[in-house]
Amino acid sequence: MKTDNKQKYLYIEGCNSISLAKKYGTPLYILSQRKIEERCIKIKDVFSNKFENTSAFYASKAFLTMAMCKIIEKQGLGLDVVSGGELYTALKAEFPTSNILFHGNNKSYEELSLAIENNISRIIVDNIYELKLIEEISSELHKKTNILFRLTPGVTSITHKHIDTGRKDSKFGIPLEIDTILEAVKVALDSNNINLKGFHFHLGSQLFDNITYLKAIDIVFELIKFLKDDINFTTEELNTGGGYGVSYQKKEIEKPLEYFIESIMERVYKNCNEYKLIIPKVSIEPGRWIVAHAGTTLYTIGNIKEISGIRTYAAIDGGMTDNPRPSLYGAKYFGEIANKIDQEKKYKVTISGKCCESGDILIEDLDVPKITPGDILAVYSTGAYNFSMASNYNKNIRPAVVLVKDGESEIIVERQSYEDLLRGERLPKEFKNLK
Ligand SMILES: Cc1ncc(COP(=O)(O)O)c(C=O)c1O
Ligand SMILES: N[C@@H](CCCC[NH3+])C(=O)O
Repeated sequence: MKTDNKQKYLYIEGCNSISLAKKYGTPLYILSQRKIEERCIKIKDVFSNKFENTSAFYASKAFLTMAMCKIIEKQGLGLDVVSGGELYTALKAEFPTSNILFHGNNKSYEELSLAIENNISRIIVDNIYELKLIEEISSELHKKTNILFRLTPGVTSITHKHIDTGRKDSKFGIPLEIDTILEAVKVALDSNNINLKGFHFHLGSQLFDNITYLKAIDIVFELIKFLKDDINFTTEELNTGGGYGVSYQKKEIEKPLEYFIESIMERVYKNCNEYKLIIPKVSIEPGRWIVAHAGTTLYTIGNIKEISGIRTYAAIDGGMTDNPRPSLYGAKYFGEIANKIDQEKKYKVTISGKCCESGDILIEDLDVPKITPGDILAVYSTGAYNFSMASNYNKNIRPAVVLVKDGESEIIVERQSYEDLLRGERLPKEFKNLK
């Protein structure tokens, strides 16, 4: 971010944020293409181009549009999708299906059929029920489907409880119990329509410590070794999930990507060496780390309410509908007044959303200059899990998404209209003729 000559306005990728707010309206999601590309390049430098037989996927649940598919494809990363809708978006964007992974803990028959018909690269199988569906569909379609099993390694990470997924008590994955896994592996190996390539784990999201990754790798390698010795099964692939944390506030310190990657790769090599196993192809699938910092959301400040001796609320024209993370996970964001970037921050305000919920608070105690209604608030690092988790609660419309690059801006998702809100609604017969 830089400011203009007068140091008055916030600029994002050479675009004046106030002009963007005027042109496209607020709330407005702004996405920097350059920042996404930089992160992809870093992944290639640190991981996929550095280590042999590796591949990186973008976890599209963090932010997915057809434009994003194109950006990711151009960078040569694969895509991880988690629903029929995400897969459909990727297919519509003509993302190469040979580079798509399909996740999910309860994929439907229709979703699996769409994936198998389109020859997507790997299905990450969450449970034996799903395995049987895949077998049935693959056999009907005369396909041989490549799969990995998602394992729950039983390690607990330091993060919000709702996004800690590797612990034993998790709705995701096959528990690391040898009988259950052996059964799953045998069903897969006995099938003519399934090709079991290996295993996957994902420990959680917004992680800042590599310890759980290392523990999980050791645990999974015990299994890999057991399967080699017991049934001579060779694990060709190991997907270690995503989860690398980002700092939402200036004072937090983000761990460099190398911190995770180097230790993950070292630990894989160490296990292979000790157990005399061939080194499997290692994959990663970060979402947040790629796109969070590429996003900024602009809001217009409306009512300012001072409660003497308690606090001042500044209400914005969005809130938990475009960014549910503070109310869901207590996430903390940082923001600035985009039209007063040069002014001294002498005041504290609490940024409140416009939803009918007391919990709809975006930022508590933000330092700001003197603010007035009409000021534009920029909230940073909103690229991940904001647009993708947006809702129409209170029949608020979803903001537009604008892509910025080299001083140019372009709409990639239109702002919803009130008409969009009613799309699909029908009046029952009884009321059809009412005016
Ligand atoms: C299976 C899987 N892979 C990858 C991710 C991406 O996580 P993150 O955005 O934290 O990198 C998630 C979400 O937590 C996930 O569930
Ligand atoms: N939605 C979560 C991340 C979930 C990741 C998917 N397992 C967040 O905003 O932090």
